[in-house]
Amino acid sequence: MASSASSDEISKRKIVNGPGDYVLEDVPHLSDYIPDLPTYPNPLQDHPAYSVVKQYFVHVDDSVPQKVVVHKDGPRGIHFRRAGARQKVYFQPDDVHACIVTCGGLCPGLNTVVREIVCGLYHMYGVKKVLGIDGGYMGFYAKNTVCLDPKVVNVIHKRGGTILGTSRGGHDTSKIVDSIQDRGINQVYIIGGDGTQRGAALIFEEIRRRGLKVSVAGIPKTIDNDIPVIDKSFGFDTAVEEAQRAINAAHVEAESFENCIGLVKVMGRYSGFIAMYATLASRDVDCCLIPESPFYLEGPGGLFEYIEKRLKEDGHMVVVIAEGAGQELLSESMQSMTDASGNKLLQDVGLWLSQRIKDYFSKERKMPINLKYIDPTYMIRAIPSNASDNVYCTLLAQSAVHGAMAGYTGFTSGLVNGRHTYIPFNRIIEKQNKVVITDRMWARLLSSTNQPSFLSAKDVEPSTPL
Ligand SMILES: Nc1ncnc2c1ncn2[C@@H]1O[C@H](COP(=O)(O)OP(=O)(O)OP(=O)(O)O)[C@@H](O)[C@H]1O
Ligand SMILES: O=P(O)(O)OC[C@H]1O[C@](O)(CO)[C@@H](O)[C@@H]1O
Ligand SMILES: [Mg+2]
Repeated sequence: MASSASSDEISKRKIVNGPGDYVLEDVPHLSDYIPDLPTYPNPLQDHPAYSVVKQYFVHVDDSVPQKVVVHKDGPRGIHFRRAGARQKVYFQPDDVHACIVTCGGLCPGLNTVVREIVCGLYHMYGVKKVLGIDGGYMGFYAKNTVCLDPKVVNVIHKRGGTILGTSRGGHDTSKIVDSIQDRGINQVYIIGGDGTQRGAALIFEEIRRRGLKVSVAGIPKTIDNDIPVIDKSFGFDTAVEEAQRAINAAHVEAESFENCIGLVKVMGRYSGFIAMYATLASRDVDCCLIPESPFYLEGPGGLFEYIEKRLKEDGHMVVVIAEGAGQELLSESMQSMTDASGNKLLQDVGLWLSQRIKDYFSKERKMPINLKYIDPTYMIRAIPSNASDNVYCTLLAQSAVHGAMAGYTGFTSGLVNGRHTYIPFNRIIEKQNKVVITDRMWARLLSSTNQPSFLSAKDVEPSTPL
């Protein structure tokens, strides 16, 4: 395969073209900017568990296609480097000084990833120096660190949250890289969402500019599933499962009272995946509202009309709303306020909607209703990960360790079409993953709830009073 990347673009995009319009969006490697780096045989070749595996080491030319559905005569398209152990490593175990940091909001599975990075480094590669950075990015320069070993992390996967602590804001690239350099750290594992991966890309750039032999590996964390390219983020399944409990409760309440609406608010700042999947899984939901699909309340085709119809037909209904839905309908007082990381601060759309529904039915329709509002937002993300997420976290962590040991850097470890890959930071941070309301999945949801599609009021026939 001939590389078409020019050297000054190496940190931005490392594109390799091949026959049949094959494109590899490759990740940076320490040898891109440090010449004559020595390599060592991978210690896993003598490991009793792995040495018996046929073809345990990933071939250097293995890659994973971004799209698995292709037209017969179409191009082979974009590929990512396949994750996994390499025959040669660029670090000797005794020379490795790794650190792990967790940033952004909580997500089920954070502790599992931390555990498996530590155990992977120890048990697979014999690395003994692993540091936990306390409290997110700012912990690099403003807080203490903690020494991590398999004993310290042994049972942490059974706990929610992150034993390292986390934070928003406080990303100061040069202070962070100074701290990495001063401490002699040469592998940095950064677990976090889209904002965190943006910060990780800056750290990588600065490390490369300084010519340091330091691998920077990202592990994507987002309960909202808003990171692009990857199949789904760890903890997402756990979150959807937990959301079911709230939806079940809302349904039980709604069924038990006359004209009762169970309203559940779930997380999802810009992306409504939790709401959509929880709705699809539950089958008890009559209406799902997400940030990507604008809705309106009054008039034909509006939410109030639909609620009245459901109550008249069934005597109850369940509504699931993602926290970022309908924000444009709420007052503009907080529209420009942001958190420490620059994320838009949201108003409580669940409380607002509850009040609007109550007012409408009591004042305008003179129709007595019951409304039970359930807000399980933090309960959904503060729990430990379920069994399948635990396995997923383990593989993500091990992939990151293999990648860093093999000298790759500036990458995020991610699942693409069911295979583990190394994805360059630029692909992870260039946009957010969102529910596409013209895709099949949203159509499935609409057909399962029978809710209106909430095309804008002006697209609907001129209004006639209810
Ligand atoms: N554009 C950016 N450049 C550098 N650092 C950033 C950037 N955006 C966010 N960060 C840093 O990344 C960390 C986490 O960011 P943020 O609070 O947005 O959470 P996140 O990683 O997106 O996770 P989530 O949104 O899923 O909770 C913060 O310390 C923040 O300062
Ligand atoms: O209250 P915090 O910690 O800022 O977290 C809330 C945000 O975190 C997220 O779960 C993303 O991690 C968003 O859905 C939500 O808006
Ligand atoms: Mg984010």
